[in-house]
Amino acid sequence: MYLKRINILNFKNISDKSFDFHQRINCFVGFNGVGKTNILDAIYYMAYGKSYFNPVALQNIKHNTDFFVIDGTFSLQDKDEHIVCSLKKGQKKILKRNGKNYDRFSDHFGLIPLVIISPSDADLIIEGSETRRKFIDSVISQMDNSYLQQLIQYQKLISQRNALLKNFAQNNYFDPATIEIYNEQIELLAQPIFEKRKSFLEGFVPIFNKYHQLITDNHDDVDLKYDSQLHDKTMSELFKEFLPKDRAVQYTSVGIHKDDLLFELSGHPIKKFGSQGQQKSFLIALKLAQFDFIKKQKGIAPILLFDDIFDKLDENRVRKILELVNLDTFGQIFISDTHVERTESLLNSIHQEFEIFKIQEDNNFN
Ligand SMILES: Nc1ncnc2c1ncn2[C@@H]1O[C@H](COP(=O)(O)OP(=O)(O)OP(=O)(O)O)[C@@H](O)[C@H]1O
Repeated sequence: MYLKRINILNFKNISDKSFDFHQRINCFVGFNGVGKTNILDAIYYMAYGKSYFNPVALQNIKHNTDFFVIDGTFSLQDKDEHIVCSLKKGQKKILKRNGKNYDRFSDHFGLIPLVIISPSDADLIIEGSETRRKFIDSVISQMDNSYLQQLIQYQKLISQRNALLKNFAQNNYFDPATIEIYNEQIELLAQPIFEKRKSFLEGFVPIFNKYHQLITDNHDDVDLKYDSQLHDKTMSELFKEFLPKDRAVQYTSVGIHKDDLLFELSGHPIKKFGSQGQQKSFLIALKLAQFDFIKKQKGIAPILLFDDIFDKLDENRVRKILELVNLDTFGQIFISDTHVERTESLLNSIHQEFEIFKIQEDNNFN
């Protein structure tokens, strides 16, 4: 699968630009702030129906305009897939496949497998557990649509249970039978979600380790662990044990919405003890494992977006990554960098065909 061409209209700082892409490696090169990442984000938008960088959809419309359109043609199993994403101020976002509107964006999930590697992935290390849960949930959802539906349903029930706990506290009243109705429904969803996360990570961690060892030449000793209260107790046991706490804090303090991933370097949190380059290598291995996993599940190499690939990594690690993505297992790749000579010389060294698009400050593209 690959992206043949794209037209971007009024998306962030891009007024109206079109590109015809190479099937393998495409590089956007230019000074800081010219819009290289925005082009990658437009590509991401077509796969996920949203921006990777700015969740406020309206803020992705170019300043002083009132709509954006991203229009792309992919080649998927030798068939053209025409995807259009658009947003007009005051209207609902539109996502179309071959001229037909999606009612539910989640139905589009997984059609265009895509993995992005960007400096903002650092949030996975820096931010709270929700960011890490979102990461594994998005990978699992890409290959299992029922998982996404289970998660949505689970979240809905947790919100309702929380509202009930609040209501009880405000009215100085408690009805165990009503809480139990919610508990039973949540228990039915929590266990399969936990099992899916667990079995996903059992398969995922060895792939992560493989990529990490390749990038770092086995230099850093890292670990990735699944932290969940459900490892030791059932949801029903947890509900019983934590009911007094839940009533006191007026929300549900146990469940798979508290799960986390632990990222470790030599047995310690990488957030506190990893250098910037070690953290970046960890994140790249994580994303390459995501790539590998999706590819195995779908039998299609996802598109790979590499934003600011060279930032914070030494030349050895960059070369290792490029050698890796040069393998036949990888498909179409988009790279952004600020130095044209550096990009050219590294890509020449791996003897792969590539196309360079020079992005200029005034938004004229060569
Ligand atoms: N809605 C918007 N309207 C207009 N410009 C926007 C909008 N959203 C973001 N921008 C601008 O896009 C520019 C950032 O572009 P981008 O992040 O793609 O740069 P880049 O070429 O990747 O830079 P770097 O090399 O620093 O990573 C900024 O100048 C930002 O102000």
